[in-house]
Amino acid sequence: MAKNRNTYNEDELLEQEFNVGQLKRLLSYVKKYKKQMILALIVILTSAVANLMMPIMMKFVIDDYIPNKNVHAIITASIVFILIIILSSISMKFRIRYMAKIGNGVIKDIRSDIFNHIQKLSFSFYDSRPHGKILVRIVNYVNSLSELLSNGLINLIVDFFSFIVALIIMLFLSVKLTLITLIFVPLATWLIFLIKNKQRTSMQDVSTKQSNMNAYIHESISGMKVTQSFTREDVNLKVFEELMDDYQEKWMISRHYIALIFPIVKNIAITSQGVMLVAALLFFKESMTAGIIVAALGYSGSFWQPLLNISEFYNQLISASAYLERIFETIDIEPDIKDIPDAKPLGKINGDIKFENVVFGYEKDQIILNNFNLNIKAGEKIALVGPTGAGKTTVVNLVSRFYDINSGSITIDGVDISKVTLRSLRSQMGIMMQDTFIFSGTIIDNIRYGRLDATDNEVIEAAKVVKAHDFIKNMKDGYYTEVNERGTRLSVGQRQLISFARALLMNPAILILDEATSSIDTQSEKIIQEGLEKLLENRTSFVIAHRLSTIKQADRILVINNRGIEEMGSHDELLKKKGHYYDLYSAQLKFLQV
Ligand SMILES: Nc1ncnc2c1ncn2[C@@H]1O[C@H](COP(=O)(O)OP(=O)(O)OP(=O)(O)O)[C@@H](O)[C@H]1O
Repeated sequence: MAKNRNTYNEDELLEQEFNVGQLKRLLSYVKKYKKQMILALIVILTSAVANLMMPIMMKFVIDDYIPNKNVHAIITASIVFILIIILSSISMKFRIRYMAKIGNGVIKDIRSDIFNHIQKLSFSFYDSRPHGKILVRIVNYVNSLSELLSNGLINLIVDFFSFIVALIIMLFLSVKLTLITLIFVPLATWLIFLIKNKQRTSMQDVSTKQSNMNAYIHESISGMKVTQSFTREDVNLKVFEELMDDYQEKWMISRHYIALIFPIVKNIAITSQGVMLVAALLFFKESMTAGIIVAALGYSGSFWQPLLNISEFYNQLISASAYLERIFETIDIEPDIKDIPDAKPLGKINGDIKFENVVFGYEKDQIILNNFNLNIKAGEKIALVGPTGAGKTTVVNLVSRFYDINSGSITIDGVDISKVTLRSLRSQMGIMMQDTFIFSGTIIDNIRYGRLDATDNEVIEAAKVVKAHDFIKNMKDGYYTEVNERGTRLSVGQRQLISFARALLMNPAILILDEATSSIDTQSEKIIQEGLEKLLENRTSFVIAHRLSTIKQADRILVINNRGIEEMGSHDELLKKKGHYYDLYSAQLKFLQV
């Protein structure tokens, strides 16, 4: 059932609390790359240790080698400094390589999980939210994790390590100076935590507004032809600008918080160094040497730097947390329609279909089919007619179990369709939906879409039956002509013929044709009809058509109206009845004669 319907100008609700569980879940993706992670750590830690040796060596140079004019030791120390710098650059290269590998790998894994999952989600998921918002989750939000994964995580470990090592060496150098520095740590930590909650909320707002903006862009691109036909460009631009203003406003707020943390920690670091220097010169003069002061200042630098980096990591984490929330929320959405735990595959079917007291509505409070009963024998050709919005498509959607019914049952060959696997059910149906969809690729790929093992000849045979062969043959590269997404280079009728062939190629026991020939000219339709007659033999079929000439041959015609079947019978029987069908047919006949 559709819930949480959402539009481009409606903010999606976000959870407010920072969730450690999400981070753990993210780490479970990183686990797979343990080996690269360890290698990166070894490389980085080696260079961190080397860098941490520099201030202590400086102490010896200042306090010992220079006063004693030990040139040999000074030169050796200089060479060691140079080697440390070279080692740092080499380690940087490897670190970037390893981290890029891990970061990209994790992003690929998350993205493929999310894509795999959304393919399982039912129609109601797609009915209830703009497609642009789904797109944003797979592309933008996953991308935004990249910085956190490629650098943040490993930096965090190294920074903790550097912090501890710097602290230990400082304690050895001077306990007093170390304590002075440490006094400032709680202050910095308190301020960081104070800002973090506000920052997190602001990041959530940014991602919400970004999602709205993307949804509108996606909708606008899809509807561009209508926009241009109705010259709505100026109005749409205004709407878009308003969405951008909303986004910008939230973005500025979030930047404000992000910009706040770094200077605060930096200022505390500098103040602490100042206080340390003053204290060393005024109060602890006796126990100090120039070397100790220089080394302590050096360490307090590499002591504050990790804290700064950790706060930066925290920033990234907070931003990523808002995105992770959306990503995992999508992965966690339970498909409305799924196999029940002990679902069995549906064996090869004959095609007997029975609707028993079926009640269904897309929304709980809006019933579309009420107490719907229908018994179809295998091989019967059923036509559905009736006013727009009466529920014809709904009936066939239920046979394919694209939606679950509220109550009652639908059985195929006596087996309840809710108890069998979706794959075994849908793979025995050929469905041609009202809005035909052509995928980017070649025409032959499009026809072969549901049966990848079909030979070229089988594809051509299917195309011939639906009379698509002639126009395909005349195209530049025949069956191998490239078509773009949605098939915009094809006429609507041509698109219908291709998706018609696609449905037929499945050689299904049940064939569903929802307005399959509505955009095909009457002459071609007549020709297709002949092929169809043969094809529909021994198959249960549903044909929905507004053009009544198409369905005259049906075994039974159902007039769907007022939440159920209003009339039922063959063409002749219904004409004799002089009811709704008779009126519809007479009206169409009159229209054609005018
Ligand atoms: N995804 C959906 N979510 C909510 N309501 C829907 C959805 N699809 C259809 N409806 C509603 O269900 C009713 C039946 O729709 P359905 O598509 O079955 O009609 P139809 O008889 O096939 O119409 P048409 O001849 O225009 O194709 C309509 O009133 C429509 O508003």
